[in-house]
Amino acid sequence: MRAGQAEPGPLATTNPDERRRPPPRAPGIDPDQSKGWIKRAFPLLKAHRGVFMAAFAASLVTVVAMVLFPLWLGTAIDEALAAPSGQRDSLARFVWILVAITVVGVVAAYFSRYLTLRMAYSLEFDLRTLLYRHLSTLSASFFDRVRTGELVSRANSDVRAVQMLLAFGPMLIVQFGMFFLALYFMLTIDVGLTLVALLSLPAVFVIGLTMRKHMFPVSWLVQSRLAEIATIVDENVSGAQVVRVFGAERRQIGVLARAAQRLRWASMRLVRIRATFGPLMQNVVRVGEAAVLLYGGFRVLDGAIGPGDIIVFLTYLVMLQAPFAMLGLLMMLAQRAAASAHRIYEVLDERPEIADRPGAFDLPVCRGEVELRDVRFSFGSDQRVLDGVTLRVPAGHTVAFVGATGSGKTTIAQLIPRFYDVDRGAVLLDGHDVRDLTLRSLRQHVGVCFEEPFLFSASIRDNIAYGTPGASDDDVVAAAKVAGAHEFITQLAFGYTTVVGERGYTLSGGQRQRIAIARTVLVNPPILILDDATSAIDVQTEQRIHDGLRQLMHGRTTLIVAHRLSTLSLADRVVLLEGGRIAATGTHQELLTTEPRYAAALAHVTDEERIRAAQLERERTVTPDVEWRPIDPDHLDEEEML
Ligand SMILES: Nc1ncnc2c1ncn2[C@@H]1O[C@H](COP(=O)(O)OP(=O)(O)OP(=O)(O)O)[C@@H](O)[C@H]1O
Repeated sequence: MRAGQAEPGPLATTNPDERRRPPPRAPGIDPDQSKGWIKRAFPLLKAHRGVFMAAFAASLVTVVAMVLFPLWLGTAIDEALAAPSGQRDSLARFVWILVAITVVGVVAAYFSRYLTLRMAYSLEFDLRTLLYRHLSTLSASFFDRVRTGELVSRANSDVRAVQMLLAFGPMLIVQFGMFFLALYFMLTIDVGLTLVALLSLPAVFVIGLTMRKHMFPVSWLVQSRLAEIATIVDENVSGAQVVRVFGAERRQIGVLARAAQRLRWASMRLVRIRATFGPLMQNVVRVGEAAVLLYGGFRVLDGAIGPGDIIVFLTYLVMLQAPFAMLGLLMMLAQRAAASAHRIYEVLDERPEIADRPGAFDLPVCRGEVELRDVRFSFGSDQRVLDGVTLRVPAGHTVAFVGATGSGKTTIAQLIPRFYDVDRGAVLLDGHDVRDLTLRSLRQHVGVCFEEPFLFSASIRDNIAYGTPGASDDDVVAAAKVAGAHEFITQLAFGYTTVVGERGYTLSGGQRQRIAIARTVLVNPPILILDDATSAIDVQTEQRIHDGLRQLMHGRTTLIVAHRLSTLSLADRVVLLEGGRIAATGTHQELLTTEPRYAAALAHVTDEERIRAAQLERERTVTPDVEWRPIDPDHLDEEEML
């Protein structure tokens, strides 16, 4: 059943194999943490310097076209319209020049925008891919520490914040280029009028900056409240059954309504800020225009400038206020991007605790002998989860672990493929310390099936072939048969091509477990760990799986964590764990007759499991007791809303 190298068969639909994903273009960020965030992003930026230069050139052409247009318009008014009626043919020449400038400007603006945004989105892609790649190298202890929501936020909104600065930043810099060019032409026309025209711009800048300063924290608040609502909705959808079972619908609506009120309050704050500053900014420019008209009018009457020059100044004024109004936004975007980059770098700077050591070697052939030598382990705290565990499982043997909940069974299962490293002692595979082997080689030899298997939103076939993407359809079907899954899969409307919902929740717990077993069976590892992997499967089906597994286990080292007597009977030897220590070992029958703690543990385990499950259900539904009540949006308690 070992996987062949053939291409995926015709059953293949969506393949979760990440090897198909194109690699990021850029090498990564600068590892020197003493550098600023933009400097650290240089290797990423450098990878796009071609597009950047092209975007910059196109933007320069756009700016020149934008500045030249009013200048020629003014000249046209002053020269062509003022000319005697017989000599007005020159107007047509001006019109053609204006058309040419417009065409060049439009084409250049297209390329400027297209290339700038292309660069920004490519950088976003690079950053996101780097982040994802790095996350996939991090150890289990990192994921124990960091909340999933936080990581999703880093991969989404933080990457987006950096991207926005990179998209807007160059555009705004180019707009400032336009400002200096226009300023030069204005000064050559009339210095006094230039000063009058520029008077309103500092006010535009100050108003813009004040507006952004007010908006910045409130828009963060809106974002976080949106995320809060998303979490509540997600929990209500995922835990819909629990809500119904405990009749907590009204309470949940209350929780959601409260969160929605808080979002509405924050959104209205944002609206108020926009409503206050937006019109103010627009009208300051109007005042500037009036001043230009007044002073410019006197200058025309004095004969110092032509009426066309007033048109030039008025057009420049409207054009120039945009970068000033946006400068505040740029500053805020820069602040936000710096904070976001810091959070992204925090993940990228995280070194995997579990990684290949220098000199780590591959173990090409594995017999399957597993040994735990005086193993001590804790999950980062003082509380020892395993304490002095010594155990040797000869190649080809089947050992079952039994013990009360929390006695350390799953922890042993996690130490063998090195999800965590021991604090003292060693875990050995064929006599080699697992820390001396490459992770890739180690994990190729150890297949693990957990109680709560994770399935991808892909077809059943692809889920089974996840560890061996090149497996043939026959191999997939054979693995499904061993796992007792073939029957129910063929009864589904689309059989093996059925796409399972998120995390495989469209299947029952037992069906998911069987697919997970098939997935591991297909990899055909010399060491198989089944951590309560059949707990959700009915006794008859489990019996059939055992028959299949019995054949499969032949000559294979198998470690089973189980509570059911039927599962334990598969084992050559049973290990009884108590508080992270081995309390007794022997065959199932031996322990049953000679070890009272064993019989007690079996009964105890089942009772405790039941109590723990009920406790978990209760914990999940304990939410603040907030009843839904109609709200008066005009009389909200400000302190509560903050
Ligand atoms: N990721 C973790 N971080 C911190 N503590 C953990 C973690 N996983 C398990 N523990 C703790 O380690 C101890 C042993 O857990 P383990 O899952 O190995 O027990 P178990 O015997 O498999 O229990 P069960 O039968 O309930 O699955 C428990 O006290 C548990 O709370």
